Order: sequence, then C-alpha cells, then structure tokens
Amino acid sequence: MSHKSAKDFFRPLAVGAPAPLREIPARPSRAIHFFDPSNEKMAAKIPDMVGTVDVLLGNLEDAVKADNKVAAREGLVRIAQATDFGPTQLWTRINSLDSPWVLDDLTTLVPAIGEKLDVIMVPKVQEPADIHYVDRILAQLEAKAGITKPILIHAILETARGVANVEEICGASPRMQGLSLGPADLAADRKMKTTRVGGGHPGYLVREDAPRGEDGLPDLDAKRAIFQQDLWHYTIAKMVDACATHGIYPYYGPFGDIKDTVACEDQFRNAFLLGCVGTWSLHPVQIKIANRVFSPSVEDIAHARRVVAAMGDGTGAVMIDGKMEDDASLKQCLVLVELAEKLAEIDPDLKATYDAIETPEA
Ligand SMILES: CC(=O)SCCNC(=O)CCNC(=O)[C@H](O)C(C)(C)COP(=O)(O)OP(=O)(O)OC[C@H]1O[C@@H](n2cnc3c(N)ncnc32)[C@H](O)[C@@H]1OP(=O)(O)O
Ligand SMILES: O=CC(=O)O
Ligand SMILES: [Mg+2]
Repeated sequence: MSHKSAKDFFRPLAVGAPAPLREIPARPSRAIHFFDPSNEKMAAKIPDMVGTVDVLLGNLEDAVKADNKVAAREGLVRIAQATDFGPTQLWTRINSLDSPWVLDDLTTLVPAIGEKLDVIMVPKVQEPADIHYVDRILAQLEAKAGITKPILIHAILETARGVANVEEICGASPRMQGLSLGPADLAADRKMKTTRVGGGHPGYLVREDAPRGEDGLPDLDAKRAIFQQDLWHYTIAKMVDACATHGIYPYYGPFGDIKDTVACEDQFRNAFLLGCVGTWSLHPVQIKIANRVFSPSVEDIAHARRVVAAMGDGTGAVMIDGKMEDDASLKQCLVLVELAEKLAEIDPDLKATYDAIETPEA
C-alpha cells in the first residue's frame, strides 16, 4: 500500500529534476530495433536507419558479451552524440539492476546523452521497488545534468514475480511508458520446458477427438487434426490489461527465429490484435514486418471510416454489410482511425496509402 498522495506522483523526486509527465505521449513505436553499440559493423548502420524505424534501441544487456559491456555503453554515447535522430526515438536497454554494470550505465548515459534518450528499458523487473529505484536515481541524475524532459521507463515482463506484480509495476511511477513481453527469460524463470526466444511450440497443442471404433474405444491410428496453441496468450493479455488500466503501452518482445519471417509475422499480428502497439526487431528484416503488421490495413481503415460516417453523432445502431454497428464498434473503429492518423504524421508512404482510400460522406 503506497503512502503517497495522488499529487505526490507529479512532484519531481529530486530538486531541479523536470516535472513528471501527466500523460505518456502516444508516439508511434511499431518496431523497437535492437542494436549492439559495441558491434562496429552494426553500429555503423544506425545513422542510415534513422527515419526507417520508429525506435532505435542501443542494447547494453543480454546479447552483449560481458567483455564488451563498457565498449557498448561508450559506443552508444558516441552514436547518440553524433546522430540527429529526427522523428526516430532513441531508447536504451540498461543492464539488470543486480548486475555490476547498471550503475555505470545510468551515471554515464544520463549526463552524456540524457537530452536525446526518450526511454530507458529496464530488464527483469520484479516489483514496484525496482521502478522506484530507477525513478529516484534518474531524477537525481537529470537534476545534476540539467535535463529538461523526464526520461521515461519501460519495463520488461520476464520473471514470474514480475507477471504476478504487473499492475503495481505499471503504476509505480509517472515515468512508466510501457511494458514488453520477454518470452525468453520468462520461460527460463517459469521453468517452461522450451528452448526458444519467443514464438510458439509444436508440442503445445490441442488434438481433435479420435473417432470411436465399434468397440467404443478411440481409434489411435486415425488421422486427427491438431491445432498449435499460443504459449504467450495469457501473459500478453494480462500485460495489455495492466497497461491499458494505467494509460501506458504494451509491446510484444523478441522473435528469435529470424529466418522464419512468416511465423514472426503471425506472432506480431496476434500481439497487434490483442492490443499491443509494437514489438522488438532484432534484425533489419523484422523492421518491415513490424511496420506492416502494426499499421492498420487499408481494409480496416476503409471499414472503420464507413462506420464513423454511418454512425453520425456516435449513438444508436446501424447495419453495414449485414452487421450491426453501434457505439462500441464505433469506439474500436476510432482506435484504428486515430492510430492511422498518428502513423501518417511520420510515415509519408503510409499517409499516401491512407489518403487514397475512398472515404464515404458523413
Ligand atoms: C532475448 C533477448 O534479450 S532479445 C534482445 C537481444 N538480442 C539482440 O539484440 C540481437 C540483435 N541482433 C543480432 O545480434 C544479429 O542480428 C544476429 C546475431 C541475430 C544475426 O546477425 P548476423 O549473423 O550478422 O545476421 P546477418 O548476416 O543476416 O546480417 C545481415 C546484415 O545486417 C546487419 N545486422 C544484423 N543485425 C542487425 C541489427 N540488429 N541492427 C543493424 N544491423 C544488423 C549485419 O551486420 C549484416 O551487415 P552486412 O550485410 O554489412 O554484413
Ligand atoms: O529480453 C527478452 C527476453 O525474452 O528475455
Ligand atoms: Mg531477457
């Protein structure tokens, strides 16, 4: 039980730190593209990726070798200082709070590039106290460095305890921007018997009933349909509800089977349909998939605009193509229309596509 009053949440946690935000801006973030700033070949590509992806994230945690942790941190500072990110957001993923690197990550990055950093992703968050720790230290570092806008916090949901505490984590600070599912660490922490980074598993399935023989017993040799199930449905749905409750944004996380672009698209689309606003991209090939999946389709926008036009003042019920539409379906349509408008502001190709859709008269 928190002893803070509601208004305390909107006071800076250090004298001289910027005032906390009251609303988290809905900035497009279809793909959060990970790069290792200590990998020179990868890092060299980052300036040219500005404008092609909504978020560039300099990763300092898992996937960066222990020997390269300092080089990654310093590489990120160099890239951030030398690059004009224009409309593209710059995020980082710091090392975990129990690691030997995280304090230096924060005390180096905030003074050096704090004005350019939009969001800090915190891995392996277990409970609100983890967010409180980062919240206070960020306020102190922002105050000392004279940073003018608060750096936001994004937590990865990748421990069983984190999932159990998800609501409290979302509400732990006005800096909370969103959550990502971390299926790889979460699987390990839960002791799931998988060996993958995200995605499904052919063994997690439901099988059609067996036909019965004359003896009334199941015919085990009969061919039966099987339906692979989604390992992540429960956690994503729980994360989406927690984020929506707190006015912050949910994301799918990594899809490690880089070459299976079809299954990657399916996983991303499931997350989009359930309410996620974006996903991670681990390889350039995943950026295009994410941008396509997390942008409403032409068909959806055409239909949504028809519903908006037909619903007039937004009350009552109408029939369109044999289906009943009312206030509730109108609200769903407005989610898509408003998302399309936001995306059109930063993506000229998408704007042209949406502008070309014939819009019915109101
Ligand atoms: C569970 C988790 O925590 S997930 C998050 C942590 N993991 C990550 O961040 C992984 C990030 N991605 C990567 O490290 C790499 O993409 C790997 C290791 C998966 C594959 O790398 P490669 O074997 O080099 O892939 P591939 O040969 O297809 O790369 C093609 C080109 O894209 C570049 N590239 C690959 N990944 C990236 C990236 N994330 N960002 C920018 N460029 C990239 C490569 O440098 C290569 O460049 P080149 O054509 O000039 O040689
Ligand atoms: O960090 C991500 C994960 O899946 O673990
Ligand atoms: Mg992880």
